[in-house]
Amino acid sequence: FEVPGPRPQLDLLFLRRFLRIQAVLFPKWPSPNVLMFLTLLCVALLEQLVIYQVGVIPSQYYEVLGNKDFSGFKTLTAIALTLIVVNSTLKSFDQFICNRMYVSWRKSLTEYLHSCYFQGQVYYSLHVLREDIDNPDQRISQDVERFCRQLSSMASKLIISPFTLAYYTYQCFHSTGWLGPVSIFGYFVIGTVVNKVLMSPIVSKLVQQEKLEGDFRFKHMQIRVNAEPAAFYRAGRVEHMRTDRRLQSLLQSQRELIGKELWLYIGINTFDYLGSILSYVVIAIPIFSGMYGDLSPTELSALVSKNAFVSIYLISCFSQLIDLSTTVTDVAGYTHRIGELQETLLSLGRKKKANYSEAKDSWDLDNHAGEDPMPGNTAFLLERVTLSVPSSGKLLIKDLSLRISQGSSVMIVGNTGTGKTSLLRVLGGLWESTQGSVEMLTCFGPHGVVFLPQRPFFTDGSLRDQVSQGPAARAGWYDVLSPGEMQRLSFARLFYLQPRYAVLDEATSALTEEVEHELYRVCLQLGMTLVSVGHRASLEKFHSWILKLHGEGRWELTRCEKMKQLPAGEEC
Ligand SMILES: Nc1ncnc2c1ncn2[C@@H]1O[C@H](COP(=O)(O)OP(=O)(O)OP(=O)(O)O)[C@@H](O)[C@H]1O
Repeated sequence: FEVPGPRPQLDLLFLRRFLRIQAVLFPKWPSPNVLMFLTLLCVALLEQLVIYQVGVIPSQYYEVLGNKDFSGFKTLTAIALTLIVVNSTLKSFDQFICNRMYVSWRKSLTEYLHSCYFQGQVYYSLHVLREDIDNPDQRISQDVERFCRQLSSMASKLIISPFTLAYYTYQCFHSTGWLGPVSIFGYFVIGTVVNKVLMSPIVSKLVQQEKLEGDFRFKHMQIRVNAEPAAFYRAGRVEHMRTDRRLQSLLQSQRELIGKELWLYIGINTFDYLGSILSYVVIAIPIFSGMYGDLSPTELSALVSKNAFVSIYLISCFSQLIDLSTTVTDVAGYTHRIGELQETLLSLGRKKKANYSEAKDSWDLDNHAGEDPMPGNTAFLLERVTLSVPSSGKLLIKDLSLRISQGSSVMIVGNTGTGKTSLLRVLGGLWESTQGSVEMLTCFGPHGVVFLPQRPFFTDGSLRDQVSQGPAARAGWYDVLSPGEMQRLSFARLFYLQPRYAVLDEATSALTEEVEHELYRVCLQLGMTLVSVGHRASLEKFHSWILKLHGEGRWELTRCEKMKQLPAGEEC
C-alpha cells in the first residue's frame, strides 16, 4: 500500500491544509464559532486567574501554620474553599464549551464538504472517475468527526498557552532570575524537536490506517447491499475470507501505529518527569548562590513553595503542550485526509462549473408549473463527438454528429460494451467527450429532460416522494421492490413529471413486451421525445432514428420506417 502523492507529514502542506480547514470553521466575524471560541478564551483566562490563586494557597498555609495564626488559618480555608468551587465551575464550563464547539465545528465542516460534494455531479466523478481519493464517505463522516473531537479537546489548552506562558515566564523570571526561564525554554525547544522527529512517521501511518479502516467498512457495506445475490451464489465462505483479509491488514497497520507511538510515549513521559526535577534545580540555584541567606527557615520554605509553584507551573504549561503531541498527530492525520478531499472536491467543482451551467442542472419540484426557462425544440446537439472510456482510453464512438429535436425519437442499439450507456453519460454531463462538442439546449426536469438510468434510483422517503421527487423516509425500497416493480415505479415518476424528453436506458428490460409497449405508447401520447437504449426489436417502432454502435468508434444512423402512428383519439 502507498498513500498517493507526498507522504503526509507535519510539514508546510499540513499547515496549508490546516489553515484552509480553519477558514471553514471560522468563516466570518461574528459567526457562532468565533463567538464560542472567544467565550472559551474568556473562561480559560478566568480559570487561570483562579488557578494562580489556588496555587499560592499552600505557601500561605506555610506562613499561617508556621506563625500558629488560627484566625488567619480560618480565613485562608474559607478563601480556599470558595476558590475551589469557582475553579471547578469554570473548568466544567470550559469542557461544556469545548463540547459545544466540537458539534458546531463538525456541523460547519460537514455542511461545507456536503455543499462541494453534492454540487453538480461531483460525487459521481469522485466515486466513479477518480481513484486517488479513497473512501470519501468515511472522510466526510468519520474523519471529520474525529478531527473536530480531537481539535476541541486541545482547544482550551492551546488558546490559553500564550497567556499562561507569558505570565508564568514573567513570574519565574521575577523569582529565579533569567536562569529559570532560559533553562525551561531550552528544555522545551529540545522536547519539541525530539517530538517532531517522533511524530512525523505516526502521521503517515495514521493516514494509512484510516484508509484501511474505510476499506474494511466498505467491504461490509458491499455485503450488506448485495446480501441476496451473495446468498444465491453461496459467496459466504469467499467473502468471509476476503473480509478477514482486510481486517488483518487493518490490524497489522494498527499494530505498526502503536509501535511507532511507543517511542512518542517514551519521549513525552521522559520530558514530563525531567520537567518535575528541573523545577527544583531552577529553585535551588538562587538558594545555593546565597541569594536568600537572610531568610528564616519558615520564610524560606514559604518562598520555596511559591517559587516551586511558579516554575513547576511554567514547566507544566510546556509539558502540557508536549503531551498534546499524540492529539496533534491525530489532528494532522485527519487534516491531511480532509484536506486532500477538500482539494479534490474544489477542483472537480471548478471543472464541472466550467463545463456545465448550474441553471440547467437543478429543478425545483414545487414550482415546475412556471415558464420554460429554455425555449426551443432541440434538446441535444452533438458535433463530431469522439468518445472514449476515461480510465482506459478505449475508443467507443468516433466523429458522431447528431441533433435530438422534438418529435425525432432516437433508439440506440449495439452489442454489449459498445458504449450505449456511455453516450447517455455524455448527454447527461457525467462524462466529457474526448473531442467535439456536446450541447444540451434544454434543462433537466419536468420542462426538459428526465433520465431513467439502467438501475433505478430510490432513496429514503415515502412512496409519494419516490414518484414526485425522484432523485428524495422509508429505507429499503431496493429490498422491498422487485426489479420490474422498480422499473414501473420509474415510469410512474416519468408520467408524473411529464418532461418533453425522456432518456431511457434499458428502462423496460425487466418488464414483459406488452407492458413495455403500453409504457412507450403512453410516453408518446404525453408528447415525449425519447432517446432509448434497448435490445428488443419491438421497441424500434416507437422511434424515428436508430443509432447502431459497432464498437471501436464505428456507428451507423438509419431512419426507422416502422415508426408507430398512434391511432387518433387513443387516450392514455
Ligand atoms: N467507470 C468506468 N470505468 C472504466 N470503464 C468503464 C466505466 N464505465 C464503463 N466502462 C467501460 O466502457 C465500455 C462501455 O460501457 P457502456 O456501459 O457504455 O456499455 P453498454 O454499451 O451500455 O453495454 P450494455 O449493453 O451491457 O449496457 C465497457 O467496456 C465498460 O467496461
